[in-house]
Amino acid sequence: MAKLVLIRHGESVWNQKNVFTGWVDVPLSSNGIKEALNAGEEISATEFDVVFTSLQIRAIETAMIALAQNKSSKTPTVIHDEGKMKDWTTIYNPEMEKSVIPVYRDWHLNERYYGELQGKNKAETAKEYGDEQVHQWRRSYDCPPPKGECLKDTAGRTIPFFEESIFPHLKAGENVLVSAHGNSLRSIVMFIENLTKEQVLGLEIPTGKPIYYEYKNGKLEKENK
Ligand SMILES: O=C(O)[C@H](O)COP(=O)(O)O
Repeated sequence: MAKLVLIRHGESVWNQKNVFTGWVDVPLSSNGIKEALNAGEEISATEFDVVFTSLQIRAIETAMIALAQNKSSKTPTVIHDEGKMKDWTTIYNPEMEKSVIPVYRDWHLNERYYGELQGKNKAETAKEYGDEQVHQWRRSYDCPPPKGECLKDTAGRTIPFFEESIFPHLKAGENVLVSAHGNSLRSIVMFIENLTKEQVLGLEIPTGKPIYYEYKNGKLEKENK
């Protein structure tokens, strides 16, 4: 039975300051590092076969910090797709490939692009435009923030990636870890759990808390821990 664990990165420096982040590449705060360590302890018994992250450092840091405590004897290793750059595994000894957990980074898992809101304080933006407008920008399915993506747009890139690149690993019986973002994960959870537009309005994904699914009988089922 394959396992899928989704994790939103730990608190970032801008989460702490309540600033819209989107595609700005902000690292974890010290609290976010602690959250990643705690999440790592929680998932330490699951031996992952493959890891996916966005291209953003907060998601990559979270996956790597969490995996540092993994009981698996394998080493998480970023797979470079530049072609020209050989992996450290194959340069030294091709056999070493067997002792790594491949970590694939892909822009399709990036946070929702927040357009003109990126870099603005969330509370101040709510004062300027009103709570309801900002709530729509932050949580609705199809109301995009100025020059940014709505959740539907984000789903347009995350779901094909999930279906084409992640799902085949689960079908093959592999345990998969996905480290991504509040909204890129909201779109994936919406898809897996078949949520409606109304239900997704209330869906919040906290930082650094793993979400568990099991792939059985051709379906992903949520595991409540
Ligand atoms: O991009 C951001 O600012 C956050 O990671 C998610 O923001 P949200 O809670 O406003 O969706």
